[in-house]
Amino acid sequence: MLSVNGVVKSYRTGGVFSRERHTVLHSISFEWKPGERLGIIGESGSGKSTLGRLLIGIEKPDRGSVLFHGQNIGDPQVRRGRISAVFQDYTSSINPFYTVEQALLEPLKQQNTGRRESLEKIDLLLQQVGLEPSYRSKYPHELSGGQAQRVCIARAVVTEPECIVLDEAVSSLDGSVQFQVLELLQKIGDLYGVGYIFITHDIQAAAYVCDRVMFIRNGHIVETAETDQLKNVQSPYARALLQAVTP
Ligand SMILES: Nc1ncnc2c1ncn2[C@@H]1O[C@H](COP(=O)(O)OP(=O)(O)OP(=O)(O)O)[C@@H](O)[C@H]1O
Repeated sequence: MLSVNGVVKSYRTGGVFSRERHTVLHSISFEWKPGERLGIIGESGSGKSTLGRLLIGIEKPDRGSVLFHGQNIGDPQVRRGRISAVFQDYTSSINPFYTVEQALLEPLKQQNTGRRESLEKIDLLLQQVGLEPSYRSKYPHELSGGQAQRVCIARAVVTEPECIVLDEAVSSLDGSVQFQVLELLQKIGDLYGVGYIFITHDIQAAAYVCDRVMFIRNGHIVETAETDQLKNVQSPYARALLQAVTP
């Protein structure tokens, strides 16, 4: 269980000595339950990525808390191996000096998994994400966008976390590759029982992957709906986003 309780986040505006702050998230509260695939949808600048960084504990809220099974997600011990992330920019997400195998071994080393077990896991995982065994020795610059994002997904799942936070994970990919990666997420979710928090501006991608979606606007949650009830959303914002993609 991940619980977000009255989270407020602001950033300084103006120069280093400025006292002015811009509030990006206003008292955000919600819960994510294990196994759930929750979408967070919003337009550019709505605060989605900021929320994503708070959810994986790499930024701290000004007020409120993000708790993973009751413990502060900001503590690396609490999140290690249990929550992971996939970002939009797959090229800079993988260390350019690491082969695919090294990139996948790294999180396993942090968990003190033995080398033989790790290599067996990597073999299976590469197969599951649709990459030939020969990809083990490839460097990021030798991969296409779709292949690199498959490696990022494999790396996010290798420690068998409870939750993967995906921030615009398919947005930089071409149409058909986007769809393949969305299908892969479905498959990996089913195989590993891992839950997702899928952050995106793309309501169709969210509806494809998620059971429930939350609409965020100007740092406020405006509505939450089960995916199969999306056509019944009430708020003008959610309706407008939905109408933009339905004929
Ligand atoms: N580190 C930061 N310092 C200052 N301002 C920031 C920082 N991160 C985000 N912001 C500001 O917070 C607001 C929300 O940004 P955020 O990236 O969270 O939105 P978003 O919904 O993910 O948008 P996009 O999809 O365009 O990335 C923006 O006005 C942005 O300029």
